[in-house]
Formats: sequence, structure tokens, C-alpha cells
Amino acid sequence: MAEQPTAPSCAPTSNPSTLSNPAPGASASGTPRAPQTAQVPQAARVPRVLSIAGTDPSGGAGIQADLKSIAASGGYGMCVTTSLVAQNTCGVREVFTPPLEFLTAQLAAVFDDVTVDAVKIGMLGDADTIRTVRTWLSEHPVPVVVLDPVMIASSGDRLLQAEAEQALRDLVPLVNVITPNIPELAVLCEKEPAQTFDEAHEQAANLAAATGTTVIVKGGHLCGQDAGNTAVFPDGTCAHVRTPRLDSRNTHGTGCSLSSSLATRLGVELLQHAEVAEHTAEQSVLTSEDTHRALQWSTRWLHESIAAGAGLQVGSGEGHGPVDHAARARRLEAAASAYPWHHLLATTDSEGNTLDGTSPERLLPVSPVPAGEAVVKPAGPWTAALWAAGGETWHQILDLPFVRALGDGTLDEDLFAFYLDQDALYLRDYSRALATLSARADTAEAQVHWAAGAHEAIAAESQLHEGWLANRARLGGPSPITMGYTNFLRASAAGDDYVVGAAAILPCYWLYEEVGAVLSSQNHADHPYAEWLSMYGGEEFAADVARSLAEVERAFEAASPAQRVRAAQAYLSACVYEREFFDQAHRALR
Ligand SMILES: Nc1ncnc2c1ncn2[C@@H]1O[C@H](COP(=O)(O)OP(=O)(O)O)[C@@H](O)[C@H]1O
Ligand SMILES: Cc1ncc(COP(=O)(O)OP(=O)(O)O)c(N)n1
Repeated sequence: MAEQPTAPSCAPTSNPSTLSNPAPGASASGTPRAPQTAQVPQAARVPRVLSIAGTDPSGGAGIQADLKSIAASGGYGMCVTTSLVAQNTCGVREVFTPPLEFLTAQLAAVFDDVTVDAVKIGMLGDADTIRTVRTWLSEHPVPVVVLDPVMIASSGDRLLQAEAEQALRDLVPLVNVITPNIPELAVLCEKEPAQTFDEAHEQAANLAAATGTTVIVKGGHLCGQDAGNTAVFPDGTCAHVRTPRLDSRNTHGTGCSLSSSLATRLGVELLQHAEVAEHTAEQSVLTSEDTHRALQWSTRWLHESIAAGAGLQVGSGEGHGPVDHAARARRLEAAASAYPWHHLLATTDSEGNTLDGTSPERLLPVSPVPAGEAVVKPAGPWTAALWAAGGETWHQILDLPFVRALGDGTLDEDLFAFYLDQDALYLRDYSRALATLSARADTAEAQVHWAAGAHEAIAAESQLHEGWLANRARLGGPSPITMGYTNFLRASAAGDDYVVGAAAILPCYWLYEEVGAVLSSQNHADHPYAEWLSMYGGEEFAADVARSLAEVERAFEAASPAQRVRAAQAYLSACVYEREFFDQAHRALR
């Protein structure tokens, strides 16, 4: 399950405290420093985040990755360059470090003009650069400073002179958070690299206690299924964020991306505090819960970015490719499209034949993706045409991060809880739509069938209330997707022709059964959602689906061509709503 501590001593802290460390030059007492509140103007809602780091002209690491990560995490990015690095996905070729005066000139240009809410420090290269940055931040305190103690790139090339390691150790107590990878943590602690999470956790706990700085233990370099990150706080508490390990070569720049995203999300938390502080006497300070929330956001965003990295096709493939920083933004942009659905616009198929409902071939546009075999077979040519037309949507459903993660057991519990909460609300209205359809059916058999479905849906809803949702906090209302779907079903069942209502109702039976067959084939005794998945795929429900298909087939046969077209469109609209329903937790929560 999500957010469970993996180390024995690591339990998510519920103890609010100020963010472990003051920024350079600020009071070490943990009390809020004057510049912190003074620097956040009342109207600021987007944190202004400065990356002080080296470059990567191939765009995967360094400042280039930082700026993309800051934008993706909701901040305004700025950068001050420490070193110009000629590198790509295969390695570092050359490093040019501009004179220190130029570093200071860049810092002055930013700070003279812009209020900086958060700083991420990356590659510093040598001791003189470390000291220059340290002096600057001591004289210009910033509320959030995250240090990624960059030493060696994933290609194995050194990015910090060995003799500068002590200067970097000296910088640690002066920042709020550090994000070392396993070898970097070992260097900072002057120990051998940890082999297990417990060893890494112990090193981090000692370092955090000694320096007063929150240490993020990163799981990327460890083995095991969980590649997640743990925030280890100076008071000994910690909070773990789980993330499944991906089999990917696109890990160039993951450390840069995580640290700059984290600095940004801490900036977001800080500005939210500042907003509250505007109206109350509350002080604008960050808590360990803020850090946990920020780490959760950044870890999950990075996971999606790594997973999508290979699709960018950046690099020869011999080295480590970059992550796709914009993957989530692109997914959400596509999900937010308000353009009418294709099947509601199409009047002819790809060969120019009018979609007039006179035959199963003239019902809907052909799906560009073949549907494959359904577990519960169509009841005749009309429902076969529906299944074939829904092929693309069906495969999109199987490909959704929610469905994939539910199947392989990596789904975070907050996403599952969101889904179930909405499912309970959905079932209540689905039951009403079925009851309406029952009242309108022209055969006793159909009337009984839909009425039984209405009964089962409301019984399933109350089972959810008494079971999984019983002791969990609920949102208390339907999402726009749940509301859109249920209103569509109720309107189709009550206000349109019977065949249209029956076709609209069908995907919730049929696709649910088909998704269930895929999911239950992945079930096993140790699956975190074993109990839930075992409810799928029962013979009784499959028989109900078959009966619904037979009734829809009969209704199509009896309908006029124009009614069939509208019914087929309603069927596909409901398929799309099914997809949206399965996807909505990933839109609402990340
Ligand atoms: N193979 C992977 N699968 C999933 N997440 C990964 C993977 N590699 C790295 N990450 C994520 O990226 C973060 C930073 O990567 P890591 O390799 O630990 O640091 P660095 O890039 O600094 O060497 C990790 O904490 C983890 O969340
Ligand atoms: C200019 C620059 N800074 C840092 C790194 C190291 O990046 P990191 O995020 O640690 O990722 P890997 O390169 O180690 O995968 C860099 N390469 N260049």
C-alpha cells in the first residue's frame, strides 16, 4: 500500500515542526526569520525558483532539466550558471567554469530585481564556487534552499573536484534540504555506500541529526521494487514516498529534476502558508508535513516523467536518455480537451459510406485500433458492431495508468480510495437509470433484468459504504466526470428512445466485465488489492452481461435506422465516459 514506511524506524511524521534548517545566514533556532515573511509579497502565487547549477546542452540534466522541472512543478524558473558542461546522454566531454566574478554578477542580476522564494543548488564543481554561493546566500537569505550535492554523473564522470568535498559538507548545515544519491550520501557521511535502505536510512538519520538539515534518501541507486524517496528529519522522524522501480535507461538527470521539483513544491507550500498568514496571525513556516507533501508530488511526477522518457527518442541509445518533464502536462492537456468526441461528429465512414443505421456496418466510424476478442461475446451483429467500433477506447482503458497499476498492484491507496468514493456515488445513480429503463421495457423479461440490475447496483453501493469506505475520509460529492456520466445515463434512460437508454447502460456492464477479466488474471495471494480483484470476473456477473447484450441486440433489431445511430453514439459516449471514470483519480490527485 502507498506511503508505508519501509524501514522499521521510519514512520511518516505527524509532528509539525519548522523545516529543519534555516537558509544560509539565518537564525538556527527554528523560529521564522524576518526575511522569510518579508520576501514573500502578498500577491505571489507562483514561486520564483532559482537554480544555481551547471549546464547540459542536450537538455536532460543540469540547469536545462531544472528549468523544465520548475515549470512542470508550478514555479517560475530562473538560473545562474556555475559551469558550462559539454555533455550529452553518453557522458561529459569538457567543463568550462567562468570566473567567479561572473557568477556573482549573475546572482546580483537576479537578486537585485527578483524576490526569490526558493533556490535549488546543483553542480558547484569546486571549492571556490561553493564558497561564493555560500557567501551570497548568507547575505541574501532565501526561505527554501534545496542542495543536490552533485558529485558524479550517471555516466561516471566527476562533476565535483575531490578536494571540494569538505567544502560541500560544510554547506550542508546551511540549507533546508539535501537530496544526495546513495554514493553522495556516503561521501557526505565519510562512509562506504549503503547497500540497503536501512543502511542508507541510518546514514541519513545521523547526517540530519548532526547538521539539522532534512536529508532525502533516494532509492534510485538501490535494488528492489520500490525506488521511492524518504525524507529523514533532524528530529529522527521520517516520511516515505513509495514509487515503483521502472526498467528504464532514461534516468539521466533524475537527481537534478527531483531536487528542483522539490524546491518548487516547497515554494508552493510556503506561498500557501503566506496566503493563510495574510488573513490570520499564523506564521509563514514550513512543516515536515509540507516537506512530505512536496516530496510526494515531486516523486510521483518524476515517476511519470521517467516512464515517458523513452518516447522522446533523445540520444543514441548507448547512454542514459533524459526523462520527459512535460509528460504529465501533456497528459492533462489532452484530458482537458473540450472538443466534441469524434463519434458524435462523424457522418460517413472512412470509405465515404453514410452512417445511416441501415446495417451494422453503417452504424459508427471504424475504430483505428482493432478491438480484439471480448470475453463475453456479442449477442449478434449489432452488438458485434458496437464492440468493434469501441476498439480504440477499449485499448485506451487498458493502457490507463490507473488500470495498469491496479493490475500490477502498484496503485497508490489515495488513488484507489478516490476511485471507490466516486464509484459509490456513481452506483447510486446508475441504479436509478436502470430502474428507469426497467419501467420503460416492453417485455417482462427485460423489465425484470433491468430491475435486478438496479437492485444489484444499489446493493453494491451500500457494500462499499459498509466495507472499504467505512472508515475512510470521503470527498462528499461527485467529480465533474462522475456527474457528467451519471447525468448522461439518466437522461438517456429517461428522455431518449428505449434503445438509446439500453445502449448507454451497456458499457458499464460490458467494459467492467472485460476490464475485470484482465485484472483478475493478474491477481495473486499477495496482491495488495487481492480482495477487490477477486470480486471481478464471477460467472453470475458474466451471465448478467450476456443478458444485457441480448436485450440491447433485440432493441437494435426492433429500432429504426435513425434510432440505431443515436443508440450506437450513446454506447460509444458511455465507453468514453468509462475511460474518463477510470482515469479521473490520476487527474484529480496528480
Ligand atoms: N529506475 C527507476 N525507477 C523509478 N524511479 C527512479 C529510477 N531511477 C531513479 N528514479 C527516481 O529518481 C530519483 C533520483 O534518482 P537517483 O538515481 O536516486 O539519483 P541521481 O539521479 O542523483 O543519481 C529517485 O529517488 C527515484 O525516485
Ligand atoms: C550540469 C550537470 N549537473 C548535474 C548532473 C548530474 O545529474 P543527475 O541528476 O545526478 O543525473 P545523472 O546525470 O547522475 O543521471 C549532470 N549530469 N550535469
